[in-house]
Amino acid sequence: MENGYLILETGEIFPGQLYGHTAEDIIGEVVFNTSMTGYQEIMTDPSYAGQIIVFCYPLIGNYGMNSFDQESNDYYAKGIVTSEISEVPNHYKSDSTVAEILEKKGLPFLTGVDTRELVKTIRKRGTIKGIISKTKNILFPKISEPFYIGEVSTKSVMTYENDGPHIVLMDFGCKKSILTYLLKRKCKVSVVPYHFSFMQIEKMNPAGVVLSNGPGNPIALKKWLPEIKKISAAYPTLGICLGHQLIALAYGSQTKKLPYGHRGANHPVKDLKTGKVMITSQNHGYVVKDDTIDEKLFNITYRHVNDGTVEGLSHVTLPIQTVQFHPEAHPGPQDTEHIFDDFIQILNETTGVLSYAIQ
Ligand SMILES: NC(=O)CC[C@H](N)C(=O)O
Repeated sequence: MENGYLILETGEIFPGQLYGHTAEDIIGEVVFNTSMTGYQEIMTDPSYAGQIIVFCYPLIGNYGMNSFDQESNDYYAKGIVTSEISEVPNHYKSDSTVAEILEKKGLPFLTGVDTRELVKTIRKRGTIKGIISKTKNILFPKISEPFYIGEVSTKSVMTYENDGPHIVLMDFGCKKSILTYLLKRKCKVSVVPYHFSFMQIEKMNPAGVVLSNGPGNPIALKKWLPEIKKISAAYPTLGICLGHQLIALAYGSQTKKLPYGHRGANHPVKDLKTGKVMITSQNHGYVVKDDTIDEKLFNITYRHVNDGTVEGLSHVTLPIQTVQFHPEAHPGPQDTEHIFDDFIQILNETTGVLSYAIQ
């Protein structure tokens, strides 16, 4: 442990104690998550690739780490910032401390930080870049955003046999719980690389397609959008988070960056059909721009109660459903788990390849 700093692009400096891999300065987009629990799922969610995660809840690590709650096999965030990390976790499933895991994985973490002030600063400034460093006197380098989806997506097809309908799960950085929820519902699931084409998917003869969550700006996948449109026009499709944004972009809508994102486990979302409000798990920095949605193509199905942003879409004629929130939760409430059941019901009602709706 040594003294370290989080230096924001806008000049604010937050001191703390630095652990883990501290040989080099690390730079990333500084984002905050408001969940009180679920730190292991958050740290292993590939959608955080390249980001520095600030935990708002002041004590992280009190129930340790285990082998069950991983959302992927690795840690793709650039660094972790907390107020306090527990060194003496207590839980029957715990097999190590947060510090042991992060040190083993070479992930720097800064603790003892005034995270309350830091979050207030991010809310005021908007999402900004930061550097975790041993020194305060550093210059911000100009860096371009790497293509993280290429790093986090599977490199080969992985098939999980089962008795139910065959789903192709397009992996843009998929959380394990999406796969688990489909398997739990007896689906046979083939996880495929993010760049799989319509022709490659057609050969697999799926009953439906799920587009997963994933890191970065959805527009980074611009050149794949025509394929995504073709795939979603041919099979019942469910888009989750990045998957939702990609479907919207593929059909001509635009996305924009939120001031400081939605990351937490208590985001209220309203089902516009029933008027019912559900509490959802969220982790996104971008949203689909309201005024760019063609109402002849899509109905808005859900809206965020706090800021009114678009949280779900349903195609007017095709069996395409998308949600900006995470129905697989992990961490967070399971109010919206029915999204998977609804999708499977659509699969069972739709047989064969749909006739193309592409003009
Ligand atoms: N969890 C996700 O899929 C995030 C989507 C996208 N990277 C965003 O930040 O908006």
